Amino acid sequence: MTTLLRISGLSVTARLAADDLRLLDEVDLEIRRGQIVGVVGESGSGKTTLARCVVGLLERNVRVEHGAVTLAGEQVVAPGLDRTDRVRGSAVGMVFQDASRSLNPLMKVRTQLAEVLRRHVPGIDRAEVERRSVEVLEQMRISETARVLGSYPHQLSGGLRQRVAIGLAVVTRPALVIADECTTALDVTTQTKVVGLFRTLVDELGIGLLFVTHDLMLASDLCDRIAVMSAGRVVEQGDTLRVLDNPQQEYTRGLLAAIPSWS
Ligand SMILES: Nc1ncnc2c1ncn2[C@@H]1O[C@H](COP(=O)(O)OP(=O)(O)OP(=O)(O)O)[C@@H](O)[C@H]1O
Repeated sequence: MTTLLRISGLSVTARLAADDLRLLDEVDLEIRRGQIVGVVGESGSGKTTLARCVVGLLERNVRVEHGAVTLAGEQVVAPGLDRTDRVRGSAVGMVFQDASRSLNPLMKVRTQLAEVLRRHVPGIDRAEVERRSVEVLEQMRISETARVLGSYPHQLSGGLRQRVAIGLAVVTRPALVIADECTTALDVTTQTKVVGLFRTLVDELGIGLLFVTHDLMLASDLCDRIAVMSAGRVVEQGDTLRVLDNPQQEYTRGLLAAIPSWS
C-alpha cells in the first residue's frame, strides 16, 4: 500500500496576547491507501488542530513552526508554505461533526453536488453531473435518490443529512477523507450505519481515512490504526488491536479504564 498522507515532525503554535501556545508538538502520522487511521484523545488534545492543519484550515493566529504535511508525494504544508488550496475538496474531502457545516441550507442537494462537481471536474456536462450525483448517493446506501436530490437539507433526517455530507466530500473521488467527530451528533444506530459506510467506502474506493474521534470504542470498531493524542503530542500509535490490547502508555491505559465496558 502506498503512503497517501505523511505528517512528519509537525509542530504548530497559536499566538496569544501574552505568549505563544504550542498546539501540536512533533506529530508524526501516516495513512496509506485503503487504511483508516483513528486519532483519539481527550477534549483539547489537539485532534481537530491536526485535522485542520492537513487541509490548511488553521485559524489566523495559528502557524506551523516545524515539520511538514505531504500528500501523495507533494509537500502541502510546511513552515511558511501552504499549498492546501490545490488539494482541498479535490484530493482531500472533509466531513465535520455537524452536517450543517458541510451543507448549504439554502440549496437543494442536487445543486450542492453539481456545484462541487463543476468546481473540481472541469468541463463536466449536465448528464455526467446527474449520473455522478446519483452514483454517489447510491454509494452512500441512499435508496430514494430522486427525493434526496430534490430536497433541501432541513427536509432530511439527521442521519441522511450526514450521509449526504459524506457524499459531498467523496463525490470528487478524493484520495483522502478527513472526518472530524462526524458521527458524534448522531444516535447510536445511525452512528453504526455511518461507520459501516466508511469501512465500505474505504474498501471499495481504496481511499485513506483520517477519523478523528474522542470515542475510543468507535475507533476500535472502525480503525486499522490508532494514534492517541495528549496535550498536542501523539503519545502512542500502532495497529488498533495492539494499542488497545496492549497499551504501552499510562495515558492510553487511563483512556481505556474510563470505558466501563472495556476489559
Ligand atoms: N486558534 C487558537 N488559539 C488558541 N488556542 C487554540 C486555538 N485553536 C485551538 N486552541 C487550543 O488548542 C487545544 C487543542 O484544541 P483542539 O480543538 O485541536 O482539540 P481537540 O482534541 O480537537 O478537542 P475537542 O475534542 O474538544 O474538539 C485546546 O486547548 C484549544 O483551546
